[in-house]
Amino acid sequence: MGTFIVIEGIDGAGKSTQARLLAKWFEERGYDVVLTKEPTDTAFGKLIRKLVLTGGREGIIDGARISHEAEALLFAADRAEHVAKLIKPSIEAGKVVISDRYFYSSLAYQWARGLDLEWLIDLNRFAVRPDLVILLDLPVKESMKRINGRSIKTEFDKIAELQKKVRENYLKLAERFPEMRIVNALASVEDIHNDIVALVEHELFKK
Ligand SMILES: Nc1ncnc2c1ncn2[C@@H]1O[C@H](COP(=O)(O)OP(=O)(O)OP(=O)(O)O)[C@@H](O)[C@H]1O
Ligand SMILES: Cc1cn([C@H]2C[C@H](O)[C@@H](COP(=O)(O)O)O2)c(=O)[nH]c1=O
Repeated sequence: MGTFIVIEGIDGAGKSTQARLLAKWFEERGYDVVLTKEPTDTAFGKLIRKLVLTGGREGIIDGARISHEAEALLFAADRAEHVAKLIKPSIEAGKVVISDRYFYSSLAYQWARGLDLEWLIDLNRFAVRPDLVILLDLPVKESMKRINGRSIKTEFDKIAELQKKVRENYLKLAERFPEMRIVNALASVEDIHNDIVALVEHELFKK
């Protein structure tokens, strides 16, 4: 069996930067690595980007924004395909799977949107549990600075208040899910990478 690692955190916390570095670290040690993300690049992921993440007219159906419940279901549908077609088969083939976001994003963000946490956990019960979840924790002010220069912003990027709630939610989730480990994302890219490697070696290889 392979290994499944997830990187989580608020928008701009440095997830994709660290996911790439961790994938390289494993590859240099001879592992077969699958680097993936959610929302995915499949038809479901594209639908989410069109209906949920643009914040524009395409997110309006019959005159109203799609409901938060419908958003949660779209993220879950995308994840179901992701798990069935890529994550499970790759773990079974002995690979190291690194995912930039997973169901913890649904718990943190859709909970922040006012949905019931237990309903969200039930909805995502099909999702195979990772061996390790790295939560990159960063104050919202800093994350906003990091993503400010982007030309295309998600609706979520613009709302610091929501991001604050999402950050609090992640920290609460870390108390509930034992596979989650908090890493200070305010440090340099290199220091964060070293902290993640230390966690991987300690938690997964028991070094
Ligand atoms: N430790 C760091 N210190 C300063 N800047 C960083 C650090 N890590 C990443 N960045 C920069 O911050 C920006 C966001 O990083 P990145 O895309 O990795 O975050 P992300 O969490 O994947 O974002 P999103 O959730 O919005 O996709 C990038 O410009 C990146 O170069
Ligand atoms: C998987 C997932 C994601 N989201 C939100 C979180 C982010 O604001 C965007 C994705 O943007 P990224 O730059 O590609 O990371 O989607 C969510 O609300 N729920 C989820 O399950």
